[in-house]
Amino acid sequence: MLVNPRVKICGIRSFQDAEAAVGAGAHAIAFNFVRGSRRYINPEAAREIILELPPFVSVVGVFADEPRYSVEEIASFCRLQALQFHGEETPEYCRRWSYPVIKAFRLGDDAPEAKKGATAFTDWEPLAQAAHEYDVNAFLIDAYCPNALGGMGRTFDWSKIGGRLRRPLILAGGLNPKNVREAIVRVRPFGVDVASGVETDGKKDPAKAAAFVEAARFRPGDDDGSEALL
Ligand SMILES: O=C(O)c1ccccc1N[C@@H]1O[C@H](COP(=O)(O)O)[C@@H](O)[C@H]1O
Repeated sequence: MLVNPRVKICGIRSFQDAEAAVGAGAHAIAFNFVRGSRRYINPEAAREIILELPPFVSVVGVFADEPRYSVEEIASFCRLQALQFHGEETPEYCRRWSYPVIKAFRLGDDAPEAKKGATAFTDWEPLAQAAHEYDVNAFLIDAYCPNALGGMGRTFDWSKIGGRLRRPLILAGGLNPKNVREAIVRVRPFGVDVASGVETDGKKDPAKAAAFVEAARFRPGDDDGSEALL
């Protein structure tokens, strides 16, 4: 049965961004602590925004190959409620956290040949095999980008997704108000995640965010009986 996919809006960098995402009805918002990435926010600025948030909005921190002690410090300081690991974090690294963990994998025709420990793949089967080693709370499947770990507004071929993983699937990569509905009906993810597709001039656009959340809502008649990748 198709249920309302959860919506996460990623790359919050100001109070205005947070207002746009929360006002649109996003279930979760994410702060990007990936050093050198274009949506990076320092923990002090993130904490100021987070302390002003209303209840009932999950707060996620995005990291990539960050030392464990640093993630612990930032998560506690910013009162994060879930962690998203977007680098080449190992199954061992992703264990024993006091927070729900989302592990990101990336799919793309131009992904490099997968070596041991890879988290970017050209095809579904090797990705699914790698993901099977991770005891996490959800998997985020994003588009592979050769020059960035994510956040580039690039889609991937959703038909590459070949079935369920051991944990719920969150779809990301180039989603926007115009394509998210098709993505949801075709992939049936547990959740969808967006950064670029709800921005104008690098800032979260309230109208685009609202349109995205609305487009992601389940509608009568959507349910063709196929199983969601919960
Ligand atoms: O958003 C970023 O700048 C970013 C940088 C490094 C790692 C992950 C990042 N964001 C994640 O990428 C997806 C897809 O972004 P987009 O919608 O294609 O712009 C986003 O949902 C974040 O989880």
